[in-house]
Amino acid sequence: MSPIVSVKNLRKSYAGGFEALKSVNLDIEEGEILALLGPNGAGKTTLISTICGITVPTSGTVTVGGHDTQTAFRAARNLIGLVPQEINLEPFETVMNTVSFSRGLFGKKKDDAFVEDILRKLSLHDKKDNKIMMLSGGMKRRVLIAKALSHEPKVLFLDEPTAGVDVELRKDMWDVVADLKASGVTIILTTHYIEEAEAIADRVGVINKGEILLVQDKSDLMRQLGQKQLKIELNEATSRIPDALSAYDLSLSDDGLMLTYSYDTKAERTGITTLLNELQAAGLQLKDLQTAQSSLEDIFVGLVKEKA
Ligand SMILES: Nc1ncnc2c1ncn2[C@@H]1O[C@H](COP(=O)(O)OP(=O)(O)OP(=O)(O)O)[C@@H](O)[C@H]1O
Repeated sequence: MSPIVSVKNLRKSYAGGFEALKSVNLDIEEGEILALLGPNGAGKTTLISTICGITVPTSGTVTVGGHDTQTAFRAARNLIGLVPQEINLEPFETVMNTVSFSRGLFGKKKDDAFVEDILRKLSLHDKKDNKIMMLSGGMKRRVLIAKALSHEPKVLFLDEPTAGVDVELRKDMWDVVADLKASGVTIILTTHYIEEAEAIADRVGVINKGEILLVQDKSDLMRQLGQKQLKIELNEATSRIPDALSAYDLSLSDDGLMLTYSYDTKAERTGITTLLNELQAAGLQLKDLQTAQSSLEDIFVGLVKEKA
């Protein structure tokens, strides 16, 4: 199946020459949730608004549903819902009118039943006749999502949907995103909350300084998370790992003083006890032991530092 969004060699330099995107390539499959993780200024918003055809790329192409966002902007844009980072709503308008008006902007026929259904899904239905100014910050964010869904898009972009919202509301928002996925919408969200990517994404992309550093299935990343390392400091340096220990996932430091054993924390047996016995049998004496766990945060920080 061809990807619903395809980004090829996308570059964006702003006036003044700042390169916000450096040859980005990215394919997004229909029905997935992709989380783009990156620090402030990484280029997340620039990438989203360029994919949506709102920011003009310096070079490269983007297609959405096979339509080029530059040469077939309307056809591509009709397939896209965009939830911006900033709340930009008309305070004196009602919720219902706000969402219906957005639908109209895309040339869709008025359909109150459809709009009410969206409001119901977002737990906003009882607020439909309220003015925007009467809503809490979290409700306003939901109205932004309702607006973005009003013209029945296939792909929904959420730019930092939970920035500045409390933990409870963040979890509510994750449920909303899961429901949208279940209804068949493809979702791309940006975030700098690692736990958000962990909680809801199918794939995680890491972006920094305008470059995508990694795009990987979250389950693969979580498997890496399940890996722990046991650092075994030796009393005396050894030149090689003894053959008797070849069955273990071991590595030896350059100075021969540190063995690192990687094991799966979720496995029934970690193999630590037998390894320690066999180390002794092989004549290696231990000075100290310590364990370390890699987390998505470590992977992220490591990647971002590597490229700094
Ligand atoms: N209109 C603009 N003109 C010049 N530079 C810009 C413009 N918009 C963004 N930038 C710069 O491009 C870089 C990427 O910005 P962008 O908003 O895409 O980052 P981001 O990853 O979304 O950040 P945040 O997490 O803070 O929202 C930043 O260095 C920013 O200052």
